Amino acid sequence: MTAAPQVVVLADSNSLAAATAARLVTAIIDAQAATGSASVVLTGGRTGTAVLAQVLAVPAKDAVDWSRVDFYWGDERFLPAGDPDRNETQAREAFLDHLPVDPARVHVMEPSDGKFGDDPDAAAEAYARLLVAKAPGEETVPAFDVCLLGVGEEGHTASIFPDSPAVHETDRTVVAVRDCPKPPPTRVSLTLPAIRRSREVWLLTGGESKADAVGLALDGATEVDIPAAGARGRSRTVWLLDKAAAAKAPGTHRA
Ligand SMILES: O=C1O[C@H](COP(=O)(O)O)[C@@H](O)[C@H](O)[C@H]1O
Repeated sequence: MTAAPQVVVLADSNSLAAATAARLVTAIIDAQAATGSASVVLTGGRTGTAVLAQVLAVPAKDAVDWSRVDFYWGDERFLPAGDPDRNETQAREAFLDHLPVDPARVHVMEPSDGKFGDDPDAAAEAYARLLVAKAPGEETVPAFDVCLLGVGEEGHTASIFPDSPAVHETDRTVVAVRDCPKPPPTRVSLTLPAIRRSREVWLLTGGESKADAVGLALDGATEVDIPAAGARGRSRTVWLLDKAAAAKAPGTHRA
């Protein structure tokens, strides 16, 4: 069972990043109060990275015990370690390097020059094994407190592109993705069944170029056509948008 989407619209990209960062800090504080720790799936992309950078400006960030947050990634561009286009590199520069996180709780997807070499399938399988190790009981994926996701112009989320093998995956939790229409062509991604294990899924996007995909996703498009439409959390699914991205979304309200 997953939650139907809610939509929150902010005035512009700066407000979107600031408001989402504040929500994220609150969600982490709430999770730590309830269970002692928190888990967050990070996203790459312009909006996602802007949100992470804004976390540093949230006063309540000092109420978080950053050493008790597990960080995962929804997808990764399969590039050498430290490449500026890796989602990991961008997240580290935007916020992880500036917070007292526990390095052992920063769970990166392997780079293309990592221990599996240039083999994205091996990197995907390793990440799937990591998720099993972190999941409770017989589960294969942790119940992430918050899964942050971006949305592409054509409706991709994580690195799940329309009508690609990844969007048809029903069994595996992490897959290698090849021949992506958006560079770089090779990536590693959580699948939709893995994303749907999250307690909360937050889809973040801004700008006019995303309005068609957002409108279609919220108006009943299939996940095969618009993969972001299939990204839902068990307790909450929230689309956090700026006005431009929300222009074609049905039933929106201002934050
Ligand atoms: O390539 C990717 O793009 C999406 C969206 O990025 P944006 O710059 O259009 O916001 C992102 O969600 C994904 O993690 C990333 O690998």
